[in-house]
Amino acid sequence: MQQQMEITGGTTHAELDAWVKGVADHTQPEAVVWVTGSQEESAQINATLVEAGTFTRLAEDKKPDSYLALSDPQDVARVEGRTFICSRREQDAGPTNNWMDPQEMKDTLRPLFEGSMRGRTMFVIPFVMGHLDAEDPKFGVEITDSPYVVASMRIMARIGSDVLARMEETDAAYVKGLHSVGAPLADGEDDVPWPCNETKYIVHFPEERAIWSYGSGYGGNALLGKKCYALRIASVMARDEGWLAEHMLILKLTSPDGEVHYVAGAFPSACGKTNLAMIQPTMPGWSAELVGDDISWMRFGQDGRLYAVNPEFGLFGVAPGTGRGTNPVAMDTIEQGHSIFTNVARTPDGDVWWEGMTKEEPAALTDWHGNPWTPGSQVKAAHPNSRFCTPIRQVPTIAPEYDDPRGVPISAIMFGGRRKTTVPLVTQARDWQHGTFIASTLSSETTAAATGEVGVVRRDPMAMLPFIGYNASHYFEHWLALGEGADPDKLPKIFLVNWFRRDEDDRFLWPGFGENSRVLKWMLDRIEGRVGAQESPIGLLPRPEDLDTEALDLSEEDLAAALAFDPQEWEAEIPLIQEWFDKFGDELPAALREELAALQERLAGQEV
Ligand SMILES: Nc1nc2c(ncn2[C@@H]2O[C@H](COP(=O)(O)OP(=O)(O)OP(=O)(O)O)[C@@H](O)[C@H]2O)c(=O)[nH]1
Ligand SMILES: O=C([O-])CC(=O)C(=O)O
Ligand SMILES: [Mn+2]
Repeated sequence: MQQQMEITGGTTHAELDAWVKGVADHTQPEAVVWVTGSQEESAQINATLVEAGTFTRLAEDKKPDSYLALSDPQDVARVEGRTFICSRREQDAGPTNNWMDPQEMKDTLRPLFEGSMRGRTMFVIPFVMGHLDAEDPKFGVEITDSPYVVASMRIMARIGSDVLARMEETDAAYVKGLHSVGAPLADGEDDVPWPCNETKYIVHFPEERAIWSYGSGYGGNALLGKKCYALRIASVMARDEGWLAEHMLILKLTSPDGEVHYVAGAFPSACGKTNLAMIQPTMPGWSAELVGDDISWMRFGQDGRLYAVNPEFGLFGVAPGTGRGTNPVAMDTIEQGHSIFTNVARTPDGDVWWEGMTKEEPAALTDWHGNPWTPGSQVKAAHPNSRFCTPIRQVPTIAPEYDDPRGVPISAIMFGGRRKTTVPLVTQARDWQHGTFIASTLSSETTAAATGEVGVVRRDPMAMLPFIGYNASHYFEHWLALGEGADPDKLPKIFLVNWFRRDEDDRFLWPGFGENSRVLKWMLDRIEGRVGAQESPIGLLPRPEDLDTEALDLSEEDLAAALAFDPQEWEAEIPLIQEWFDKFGDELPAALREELAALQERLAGQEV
């Protein structure tokens, strides 16, 4: 039955060659294509996707060289319940991850992958996360039967022949990413625009540095360089090699005097990383440039400072809420085209639209289900987790350093989440250990970026809950140990922020977006010792007069309420933190329990 497989390309990397052949034997694709990354290849893949109905080409005068993809309505976000860390020992996955014995998992998955690529082309994508000229380049190869994944990976990572050539020269080790949408085609069977499978598995084998992803074609489930490699697998590499792989944006800030600082910021999915990375400061003379919007790999340099690189090459940003009023830089970025839009609405003239792009809703659209939509419609035109996928070089505010393999020295690290109450606009940690405590208890309301209920407060340590590839207790230990081994004067200062606090009427107290630059300025002034702060049980807080509020359109009451520390709200928070820490039992680092006890004591001391 099986015809001769057509193979385009190949490799002299013997071990890679053997792996690819083994996968092809098992998954039985019609053809194998080694992805080169060339323009012609890209044009061909896009044409295939248009023909298959996965892509609709947008109007050239609106979004040049750009496409709309509408996914299966069941395949719209990361699936945390189906995501596994299959370390050899269960204890090494820890209490925050789903675990299964690696052998058992492979026995479960092998039958699913058997013949899973029938009737499809298997693509082999060589890629590198970070720079090809890094001291220790981090290679990967993704095998996938999804041309949508190939088109997206081409934007999101440095891929193709140059990478493969370097891997061959050095016989490089690499992360093995295997992905199938799990929708084999029988002879003559028609394909659907978005093939996927109801059964989904997003599986990581950390010791083997391998990822097996089955059944989903969507974003973080399928573009394996991103969350699966650059966070889950890389966090394990980082633990072993003494660095950090974090869910953080990287931003360059220049003051009116020309003083430059780089800051990093961890916020859970759909909580403001991309927006902050593209911030347009509202204070005159300040400028901000983007280095990274989602992932930061950080290691100490020769000079004792912590250096960050953005391992990605593109942006996979949340579409809804992105508009000229909130994020003009993102709008200027996508306007240039060369982008893929997934699950947004289409305008009659071949452009895209989503909630929050414009104040006025267009009179008529095709919604993300492909149905006609009008402003009276009861459903959203775009899915809340719809995304734009765009080359990073198109960002008008890109800092040239984004492409420097050495990275940038970090002055401050922010942690933030979505909290309607309790968490003030900004708090400075006393030191690295206190900052690690704050980060380890970070909390946020859930969003549409993962399937499940939205708006529920959960602990999301370092904004890494779904992405720590090993035992979270050990991860906290790693954070503490890196701080202990460093020169305290050179360590980044740590801050907790919350742009999302609300009043009784559910209105945001703080205007956010560009105005967040005022908070950034306070942080830098703290670092440079130029501004005061008041002690509080939870950390150092600005007084209203410490913030630069020149020309800020905000009432004194709202500003005070945004900045306020409320002892009662924090009393209510303590049992939640305790419950969270209890999850880890004896494995929780003692330093974090001590920090909690100290916080309780300080809170108790407040009471009269
Ligand atoms: N109120 C308010 N909303 C914000 C602010 N910053 C971002 N948002 C909204 O939060 C949502 C998510 O923002 P993003 O910047 O895309 O979040 P992200 O952290 O990059 O999300 P992922 O890409 O999923 O990791 C968007 O709808 C934004 O409009 C802010 O300062 N204030
Ligand atoms: O991974 C994804 O699908 C999208 C993303 O960036 C996130 O959820 O944080
Ligand atoms: Mn983002």
